[in-house]
Amino acid sequence: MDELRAQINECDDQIMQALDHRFQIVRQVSRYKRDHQMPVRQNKRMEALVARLSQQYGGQNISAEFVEQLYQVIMEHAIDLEEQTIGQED
Ligand SMILES: O=C(O)C(=O)C[C@]1(C(=O)O)C=C[C@@H](O)C=C1
Repeated sequence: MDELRAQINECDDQIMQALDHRFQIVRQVSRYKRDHQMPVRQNKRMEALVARLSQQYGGQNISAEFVEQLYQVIMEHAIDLEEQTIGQED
């Protein structure tokens, strides 16, 4: 049991490190959007991203609904960060 939980901790560390890295990139995206007068929210991109991930990772453990819910949370946080980043630098 301890070994299995250690493996779960390792997965969680990887998830959080990947998210932290993703949000650092999102901050760079927000600067690009500010400089090119692009809207923060890009609905088509968000739909395409969820479709790609559902297609690629959907299966026994991960449903399309799960991908949608998870990325709803991740992308709303990304949008908040972009708005904050743009707001701070204006
Ligand atoms: O691709 C972008 O334009 C982003 O800003 C990144 C991101 C995302 O988190 O993937 C965030 C907000 C947009 O609505 C679309 C996608």
